[in-house]
Amino acid sequence: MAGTLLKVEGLSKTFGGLAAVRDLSFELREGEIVGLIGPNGAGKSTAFNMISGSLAPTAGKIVFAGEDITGRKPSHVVRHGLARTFQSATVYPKSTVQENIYRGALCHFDIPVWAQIARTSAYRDALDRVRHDVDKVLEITGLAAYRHEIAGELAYGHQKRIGVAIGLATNPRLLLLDEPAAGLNPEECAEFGRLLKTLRDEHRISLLFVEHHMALVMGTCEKIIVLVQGQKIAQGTAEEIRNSPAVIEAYLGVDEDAHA
Ligand SMILES: Nc1ncnc2c1ncn2[C@@H]1O[C@H](COP(=O)(O)OP(=O)(O)OP(=O)(O)O)[C@@H](O)[C@H]1O
Repeated sequence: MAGTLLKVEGLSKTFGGLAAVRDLSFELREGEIVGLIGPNGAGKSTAFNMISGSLAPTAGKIVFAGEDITGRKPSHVVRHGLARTFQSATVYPKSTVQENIYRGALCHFDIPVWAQIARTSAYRDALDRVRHDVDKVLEITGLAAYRHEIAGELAYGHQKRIGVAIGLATNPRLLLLDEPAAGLNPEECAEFGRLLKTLRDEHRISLLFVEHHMALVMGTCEKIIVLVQGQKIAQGTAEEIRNSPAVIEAYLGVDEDAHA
């Protein structure tokens, strides 16, 4: 059985008096696709931001590939193989797809301008890592034919793939996706689900995503974690989550129709 890639233990975040995430613990095994769901304000983005390093936890621990990455910056965790995508479709809408992938992926490494000008070894390492993978990433995401097109002029579904391509170009073992299906039509959403499975099945990338689109979550994830008011109320397979009285009461009965 595959080993644990990500371990989250007792993770909490409070903003003033508000507990946005309370004592969240879960594991993601190598090769797993895990979905984090919950109603608006449940704490999904807060948890996601703590895991990807953009928000320091109030308490708890995050261990990735055996290393304690709690409170480490995104530019640190990305070097260890944990990358994230953003909700917005493209980073540079007026640039080509290929340029978006280069520049977007380099941003993850957070290399100051002076270091880029001086071409420090950190910059050259990041550049090599990104360059090495751009062709492969374009192929995987179905963007090879569009590499020289202007990103902002592509169909929305293709624009969303650029975000995934940017994350992939950092060469991750685990990719965190922030609402990848937001704004996609049902056909684009089904294609997106196939892309996620390909990433895992053929490219051995583990995935953790926050998503409101129930069909995508239920059809793609082996493990689903349900947050309500900052707390994990359930964890299990799609079947287990669908049949969980706590989930039905707290979440699905309210929101499923709105997002399915
Ligand atoms: N920077 C912040 N300062 C203060 N409160 C915050 C901050 N970020 C989030 N919160 C609060 O924490 C709670 C959890 O918010 P969060 O964005 O994590 O939920 P979510 O599950 O991602 O919601 P949505 O599905 O609407 O994106 C909410 O009550 C929110 O108002």
